[in-house]
Amino acid sequence: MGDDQSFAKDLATSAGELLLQIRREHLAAGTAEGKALAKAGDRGAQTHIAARLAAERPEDAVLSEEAVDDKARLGRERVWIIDPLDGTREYSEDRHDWAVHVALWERGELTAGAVALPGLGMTLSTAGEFPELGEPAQPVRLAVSRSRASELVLSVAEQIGAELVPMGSAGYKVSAVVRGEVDAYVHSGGQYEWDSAAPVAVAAAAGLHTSRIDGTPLEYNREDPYLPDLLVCRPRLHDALLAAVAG
Ligand SMILES: Nc1ncnc2c1ncn2[C@@H]1O[C@H](COP(=O)(O)O)[C@@H](OP(=O)(O)O)[C@H]1O
Ligand SMILES: [Mg+2]
Repeated sequence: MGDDQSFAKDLATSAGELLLQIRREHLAAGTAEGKALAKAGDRGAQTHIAARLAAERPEDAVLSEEAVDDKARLGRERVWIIDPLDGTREYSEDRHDWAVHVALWERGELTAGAVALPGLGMTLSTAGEFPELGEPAQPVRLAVSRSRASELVLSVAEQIGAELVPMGSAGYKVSAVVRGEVDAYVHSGGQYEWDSAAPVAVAAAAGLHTSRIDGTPLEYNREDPYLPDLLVCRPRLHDALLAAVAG
């Protein structure tokens, strides 16, 4: 059956390949306008991931953005936390900044995670090897939402004199920190466990700081999966960023 980390990576990668295929088909057929492609992508990736989990991890519970939330997961020891298509908007606009998130939560901890970045032809995973990041850039490069950067995040950027780097998808932004394209990602104003579980598992494996924006730990598989804020950064930036949030 293979280990969970390899399975997570394979699952995210296969869903990403399917999403690329769905998009190619819609573009070729001229049906990519409006919400049709976004809907087809969300549904196609969800169906694919749910089927593979049911076949290959039948004992485990699942929390997915695109499925009914079965609260039986609260009494279970192993829960897969899934965002079949993070950055749906960017996917449907034929951009490359979107992702597939697959995480495994076991008894309070994230123990496996994979973030497929099909637009870049790569999948980051907790089993991976990560680049040495060196010193943060000067000014610090801060990933922010393309479409809804919060006032708080804009204020943090101003306080530390950061350069804003707008991009779509929470997973893509966390991955940009892991890949060294930016130095930090600060988010507030709303998000759910599936938006950050897999990216945070990967970022932690890469040695990055991950927390809520008040510095407290991120917790997963809670009754209400709303998890509105997130800080992922190179370790030496976390004092300055937490102070800017508090300020
Ligand atoms: N204020 C908010 N409330 C709820 N979800 C939010 C949010 N801001 C961002 N998100 C979610 O986080 C992901 C990344 O958003 P963004 O690209 O703006 O940074 C998106 O996931 P989905 O694409 O899976 O819906 C989006 O829905
Ligand atoms: Mg999402």
